[in-house]
Amino acid sequence: MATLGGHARRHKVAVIGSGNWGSAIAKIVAENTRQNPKLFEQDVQMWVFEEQVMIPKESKNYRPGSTPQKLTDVINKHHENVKYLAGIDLPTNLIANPSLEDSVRDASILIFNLPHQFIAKTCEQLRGKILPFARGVSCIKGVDVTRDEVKLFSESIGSKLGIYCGALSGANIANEVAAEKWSETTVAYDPPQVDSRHPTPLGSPSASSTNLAAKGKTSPERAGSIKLQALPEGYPALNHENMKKLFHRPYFHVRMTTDVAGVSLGGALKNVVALAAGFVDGLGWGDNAKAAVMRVGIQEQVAFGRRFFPDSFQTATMTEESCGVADMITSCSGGRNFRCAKISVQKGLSIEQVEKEQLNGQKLQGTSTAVEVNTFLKAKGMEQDFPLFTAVYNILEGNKKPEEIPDLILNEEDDDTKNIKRARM
Ligand SMILES: NC(=O)c1ccc[n+]([C@@H]2O[C@H](COP(=O)([O-])OP(=O)(O)OC[C@H]3O[C@@H](n4cnc5c(N)ncnc54)[C@H](O)[C@@H]3O)[C@@H](O)[C@H]2O)c1
Ligand SMILES: O=P(O)(O)OC[C@H](O)CO
Repeated sequence: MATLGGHARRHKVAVIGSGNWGSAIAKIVAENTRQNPKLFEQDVQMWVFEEQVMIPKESKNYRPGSTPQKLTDVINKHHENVKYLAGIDLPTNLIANPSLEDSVRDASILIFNLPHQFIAKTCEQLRGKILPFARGVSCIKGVDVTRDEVKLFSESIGSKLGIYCGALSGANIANEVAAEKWSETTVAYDPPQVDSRHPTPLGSPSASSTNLAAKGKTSPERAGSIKLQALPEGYPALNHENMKKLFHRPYFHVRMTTDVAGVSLGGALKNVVALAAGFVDGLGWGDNAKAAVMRVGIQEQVAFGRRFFPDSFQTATMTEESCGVADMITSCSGGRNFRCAKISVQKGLSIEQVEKEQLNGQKLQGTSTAVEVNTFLKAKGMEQDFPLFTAVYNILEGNKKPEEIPDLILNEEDDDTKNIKRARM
């Protein structure tokens, strides 16, 4: 068999989602598959939740008198996602596909990039339709809460589909990344070694497998019954070097890590904090107030990771990587959660109303994450241990006012003595 740079096969990549960030990441990935033809098939499929759109006047593809068209047709004809990433040229090897099943056919790398509320249903539809040895990367910023259990979306996707799934998150406002303004991101990828002494024949569903929990990658409860299948012979290894080649661009610098929990929680929880930053900014309280909210927010992120993901979460990820403090700063400066919370206070509107009026179909993630995190903390009897997360929830519910944030997060016990003790730990 002819080999491609020593490999009989190349990875086929599918992006599941085509919103603001979904389209920006799909652009990056398609640029990189083109640039690395020995590793990846050039064409990238992007699943689009189909809808009818009008090409807006601001688009260079606008024609007077045009009628509503399918979003997939517009993307494939004009190479622009006119609804969710208007004004950005998409690579011609990025193919918009309205069929979820067809978009993932034969894909060995699945990139999940949807608002988190749509993941469960999407995974249900994908079950049994993907390659059993596929690997995933979740770009989703949210956590998956069911009653008193909290999971990372990488874990939920992994256990629902029986695959390994890593995570990508960083200080990445999609429009800036898509415009190729420089930024950094963090990719967490740490699959257990799979026994390759019995390689899987290509096309055969029977594969050597290993158990994530047995390999110490996560606790048995979290791993569920995932049996990881080996990548069949012939495919390029999916190690950090090759994963980086899929995402790194001159304008999008990737740092690789193994801390999937840190990367995922940084992205999910900062959305709740960004709402609080928007509330205090909407009151006209200035940068010092925003910085105070961020300080407490980072503390609560770290406490959440240590308490609920003790086997894997690394505090340093929050302080040293783009997915931590850097994303907190960017999100509390210009993110959608921040902006909508600010407008809601300034105009006295509900945040849902602002989301509808301002975002043209894009979805806030902080509002539902605040409720989900609160559901979990309440079930654990731990609301008072996370006063900022709890305050945001209560403001959203109308139980408290943004003006009360300083008092709500003032912890009388958190005095200097306690801080000194913490520093010595
Ligand atoms: N936008 C950003 O700047 C940004 C940056 C980094 C990370 N993220 C994260 O990326 C994830 C995806 O966000 P996004 O910005 O791409 O989405 P978005 O906010 O643009 O949401 C719109 C998308 O949701 C889809 N959608 C609507 N109804 C649906 C349904 N019923 N089923 C499936 N899909 C449906 C739409 O088709 C569209 O693709 C989120 O978790 C977000 O927090 C966003
Ligand atoms: O616009 P937001 O608030 O969803 O945040 C966007 C990105 O997550 C910033 O990194």
